[in-house]
Amino acid sequence: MLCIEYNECIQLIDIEVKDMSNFKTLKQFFIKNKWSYLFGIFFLLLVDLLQLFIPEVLRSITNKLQENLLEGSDVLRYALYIILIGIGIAFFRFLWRMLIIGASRELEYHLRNKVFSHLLTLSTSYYQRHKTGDLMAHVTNDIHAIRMAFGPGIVAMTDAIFLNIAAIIMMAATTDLQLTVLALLPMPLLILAMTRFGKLIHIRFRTAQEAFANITDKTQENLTGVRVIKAYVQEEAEIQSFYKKNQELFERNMELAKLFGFFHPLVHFLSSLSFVIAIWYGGGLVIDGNISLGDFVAFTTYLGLLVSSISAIGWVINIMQRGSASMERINLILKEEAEIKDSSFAKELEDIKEAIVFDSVTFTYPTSQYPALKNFSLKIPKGSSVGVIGRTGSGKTTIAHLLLRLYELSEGNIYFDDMPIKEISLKSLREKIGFVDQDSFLFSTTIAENIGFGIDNYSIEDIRHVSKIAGLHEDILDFPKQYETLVGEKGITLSGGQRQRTSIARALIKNPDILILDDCLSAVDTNTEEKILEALKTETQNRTTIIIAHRISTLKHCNKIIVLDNATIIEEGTHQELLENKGLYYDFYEKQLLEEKINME
Ligand SMILES: Nc1ncnc2c1ncn2[C@@H]1O[C@H](COP(=O)(O)OP(=O)(O)OP(=O)(O)O)[C@@H](O)[C@H]1O
Repeated sequence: MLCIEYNECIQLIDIEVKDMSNFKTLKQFFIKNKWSYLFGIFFLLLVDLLQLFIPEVLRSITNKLQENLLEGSDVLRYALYIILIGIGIAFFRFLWRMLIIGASRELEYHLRNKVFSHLLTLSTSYYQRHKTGDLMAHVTNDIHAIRMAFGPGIVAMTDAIFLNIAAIIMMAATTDLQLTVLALLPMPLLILAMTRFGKLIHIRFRTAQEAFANITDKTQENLTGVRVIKAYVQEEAEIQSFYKKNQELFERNMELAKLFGFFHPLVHFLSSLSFVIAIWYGGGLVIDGNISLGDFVAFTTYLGLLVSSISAIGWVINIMQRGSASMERINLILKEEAEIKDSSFAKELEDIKEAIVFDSVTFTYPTSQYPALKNFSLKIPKGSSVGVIGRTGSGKTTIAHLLLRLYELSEGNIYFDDMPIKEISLKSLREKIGFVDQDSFLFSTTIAENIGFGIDNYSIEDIRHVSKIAGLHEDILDFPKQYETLVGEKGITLSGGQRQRTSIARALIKNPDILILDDCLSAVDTNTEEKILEALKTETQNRTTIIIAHRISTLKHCNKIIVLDNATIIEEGTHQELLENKGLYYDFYEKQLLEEKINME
């Protein structure tokens, strides 16, 4: 235990016991990889043992030199010893690197898979509470820190423990006990300096990391929102704000550099005190003939090994603490349970025979104070189409979110025939629904892969078929590599309307029983919209369809239209009935007619 005062010792025990418990999550991994670590440590110890032979060879050579007994054959023999030791060290070092560093790489691989797959099981609300930048940092920096702890950290720790003990024993046993005790006198000071500085370095490293996370967040946000920044001529303001954050990072890094600048020379100074004592007292012993010159040379070589392995202790403590702090953060993610998951009695959703029913649903988003839907009841008969219209923020998209069970219901229920939504397995529920959301998010891959996303087997004919229905095929023919054109980053950037139509094609290829189109024709002109709706008609004939829109032209052919206002249904009926009603729907209609007229003129 590297501590000086009793209280400090107790504190350290506490920290270490608590810190170690963070690694419980990795128990299975260590059980599986125990032989890699055990054999790795065994070969590492062999390397350390071989290192201990070098001072002995030096002792022998020096003694023989002093006594004038060294012959040509001896020189060759010693050279051979050194070469053999060197080969042994290289060979065993290769083995432990393959085993320990290899196992730590496997740990990194295993953890990355575990964290990523766990993140994807978490509910939507989790992502509302956590920033993407932070999560990215966990998946990269924290996993890296854990790998460092169980790769180079384990190696340095084994070295530090073994070499320290072995070097002290060899110094005392083969040279002189008193000289050993005297040479070790500055060591407590060295350890004290390292533990104190270690903590400071840890704190400053953390603040530098936080400043780095801030700057990463800022960069990510700015690059994603670059269009908004340009449109609002905020380049200069954003650059200034970036400079500020960068200055902060620079200052934190400089503080760290200053600390290191002080720490390293201090360690060297304190360790050189040991050499001063060794030279002063050991030199005296040689002059007095109490020890040989070879003993003196071997002693100082052991001391060199000891000092370097003691200096590594600070690094080991630091790297283990960092690994533990990172493990704690990763554990927090892994402990996070999906709020929405299958109940123990969840059943597969069969084909719907009668209807989907919203029964008095009142729903408030977890981070909101006001309900997004209030006492909402709606029956959607199988194969029918329902249009949803209303002012922005009236609750339209929420209907889709609840049907997909992206959020949990608190009041009321949704039934698929007579099955409450919570009794349906999530997989079968979501597989039956084709959802085209407002964002029309596309992955940076080919158009074909974007359309076929989520489908195991699809042919290019299937892709073409759904693209034609979505009114996208003609556009794609103009692209350089047609369906193989890359979308986003390094490929072509699609227009808003093209993105929307790609999302429609993606939903259609699933051949879902229920199709939800959420404001996904807003970016296409009314002529294209008409063509798409016409093509969709045959597709939606036997499908339960929900069309959410702001434009009356998008949903006027639906079997039933509901008008939402302030989270409740205020009108419902067919297009004709609603027009006769002369309510909000009629107002929308009048306004849109007027807009069309103005546009025509
Ligand atoms: N994830 C969320 N967390 C908290 N509140 C939300 C969330 N999503 C929506 N809301 C709120 O719930 C209400 C209904 O939102 P919803 O998206 O259903 O409206 P909408 O009618 O689809 O609007 P728009 O026409 O603008 O798409 C709004 O007041 C909105 O601010």
